[in-house]
Amino acid sequence: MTATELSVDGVTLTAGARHLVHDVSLTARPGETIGLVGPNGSGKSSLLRAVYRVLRPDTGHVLVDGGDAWALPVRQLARIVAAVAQESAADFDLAVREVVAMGRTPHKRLLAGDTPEDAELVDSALVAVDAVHLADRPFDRLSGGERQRVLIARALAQQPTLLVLDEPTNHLDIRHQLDVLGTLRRLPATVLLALHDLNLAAYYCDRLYVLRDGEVTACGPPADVLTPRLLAEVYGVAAEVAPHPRTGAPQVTFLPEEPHM
Ligand SMILES: Nc1ncnc2c1ncn2[C@@H]1O[C@H](COP(=O)(O)OP(=O)(O)OP(=O)(O)O)[C@@H](O)[C@H]1O
Repeated sequence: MTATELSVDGVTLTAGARHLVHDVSLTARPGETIGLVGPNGSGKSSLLRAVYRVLRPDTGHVLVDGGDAWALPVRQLARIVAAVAQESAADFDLAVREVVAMGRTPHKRLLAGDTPEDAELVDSALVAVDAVHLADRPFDRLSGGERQRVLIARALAQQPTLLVLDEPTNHLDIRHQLDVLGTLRRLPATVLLALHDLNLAAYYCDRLYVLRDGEVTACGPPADVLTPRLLAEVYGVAAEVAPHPRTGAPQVTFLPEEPHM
């Protein structure tokens, strides 16, 4: 599995007269883990949807390895890009293993059965998200966090060279948050993910893009981007930021206005 170079070039997305994202450019070099952060409604999900080809840009381009993602045949794009959306309409009447096996579809010929290699990739994806024990359970009876892990496993089984994830840690307990982000980080693929937890973003991402009102307001390595000034401007919160003594990653401590009782 190699990694894809992603280049979002001057993308504007609109819904009716409304700008969801305005003139956003972003690059992810092969193998980088890029975090999108920003307040609610700042355009993170919309931008990700343009990358995994659900929301067509009004202007600008999404390039994967130099080719226009919106011009590639769907099947070819699916061999490059896997997505985990924020709220998936995935009420599949399928067992967990079958849901994960759907990730293999872009690599198979029409109506071809599972090869031993497909089965192995499904198994290792289930291991990666700690879902082996769920393999035979109906997907639609899982908890929120279990479902999220299965959808991540499906994306892993797809063996993408670019993985796009919208809040992948949503619903996950802290152990699974760390495991999933660690797994994503170790993949040879390029990873673009939206995250709300700034400390996790600081630890796991090579670079961050901060969105505000649909525009990029800052980008760079977490230590350069996550400053008290930026956090005050973008989120309107007071915070201290210092490198963690053990991990070296910038650690944000929020300072709520109300004193702790
Ligand atoms: N189809 C749509 N029609 C109209 N407005 C939309 C549409 N989709 C999104 N929006 C609006 O566009 C803005 C950006 O939404 P988006 O979901 O991209 O934000 P986000 O940064 O992912 O937010 P969150 O952190 O809450 O997930 C929001 O104000 C949202 O209400």
